[in-house]
Amino acid sequence: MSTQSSPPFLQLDGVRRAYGAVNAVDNIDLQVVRGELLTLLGPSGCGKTTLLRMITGFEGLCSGAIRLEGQNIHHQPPQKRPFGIVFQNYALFPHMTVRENIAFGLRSRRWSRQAIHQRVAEMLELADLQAHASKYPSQLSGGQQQRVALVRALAPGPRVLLLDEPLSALDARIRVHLRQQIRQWQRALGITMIYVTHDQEEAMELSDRVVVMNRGRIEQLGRPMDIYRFPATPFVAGFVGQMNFFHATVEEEKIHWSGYMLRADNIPVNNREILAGIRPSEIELLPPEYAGSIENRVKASVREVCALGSVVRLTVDAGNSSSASQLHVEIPQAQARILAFGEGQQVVLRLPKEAIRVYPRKGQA
Ligand SMILES: Nc1ncnc2c1ncn2[C@@H]1O[C@H](COP(=O)(O)OP(=O)(O)OP(=O)(O)O)[C@@H](O)[C@H]1O
Repeated sequence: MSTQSSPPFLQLDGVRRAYGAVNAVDNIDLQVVRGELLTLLGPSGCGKTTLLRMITGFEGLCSGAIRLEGQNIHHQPPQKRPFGIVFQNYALFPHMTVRENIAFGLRSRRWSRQAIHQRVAEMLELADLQAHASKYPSQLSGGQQQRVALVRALAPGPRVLLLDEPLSALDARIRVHLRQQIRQWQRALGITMIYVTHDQEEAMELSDRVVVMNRGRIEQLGRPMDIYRFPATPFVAGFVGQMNFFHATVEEEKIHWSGYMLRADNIPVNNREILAGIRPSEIELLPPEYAGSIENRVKASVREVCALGSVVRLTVDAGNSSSASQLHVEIPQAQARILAFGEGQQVVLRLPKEAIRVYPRKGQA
């Protein structure tokens, strides 16, 4: 991937698309860096497919501009844009073999016989499909068909590969395997990819950068770990990973919540009413016998224990027992086994100050 100082490769300036009263894509500015894998992530209806279709040319712009290396391309029809596209439903030609499917786009671009032969062989090898080259799509599994669709789109060497939920029709195990392969191919070929998904785990694993969208707008753009650790808004915090939210007030630069006074970074002094958040995995469980004084120590009692696989989620009542003071805490399976939690058990928690996120309460700046 190029560095941040690279000139804009693909640039979207104030692009907007409305359907009647619905602003599907609402004045979005975005710069895609050459060689990166950028994911558009968001809930159903947030506008990610519309945005992708505007880039491909299948959807027109109400206003704004799309530029590839400084050249306006938003007036060009889709077939003139140097992009490859992969959809959720493999869209292979059923009457053509795997080899013919991959060669199709090269023939229509008038590549020579020899060049086609060589490129198809490379693509078959890349996707480990040599043994299936003479089969028809109906003779392949879903995962194999999608691998064909991916290398068919890669074969002509598009400047950008656009992928719209390419794995959502596949079962979970194949999805995980194939997304790792997509990442490997993207790195090996150095190709720029824009990837649409509503699956936050997929976005976190695949991407150089993630664009979190909501209601046609960008809520946050950043590297996966930064988005996870420093979600810019409560929407992002709740959509990317789990978050405990609690309403609180700020007094003397401390968060007052459920009888506790907590320290946190970046407390807004002029905002008495806040929404605070902390991820379940960031809350520390101190040894039960722990009695020392420590910052942001909270006593709680266990209400529910739920094994989620590699982690165990505790629902605890902190402070008084109203639901407003309930927290989820996630701890590794091994720690949970040693401590052998039961309902009603008293625990001591630490809410690390650097892990507490603070947002203005709705309606306040
Ligand atoms: N052709 C259309 N006519 C009218 N409204 C549309 C059209 N296409 C999209 N919309 C609306 O625009 C908004 C954004 O839709 P879009 O398909 O881009 O969202 P999405 O984030 O890709 O959702 P999903 O993950 O469900 O596909 C939605 O409110 C949708 O109903």
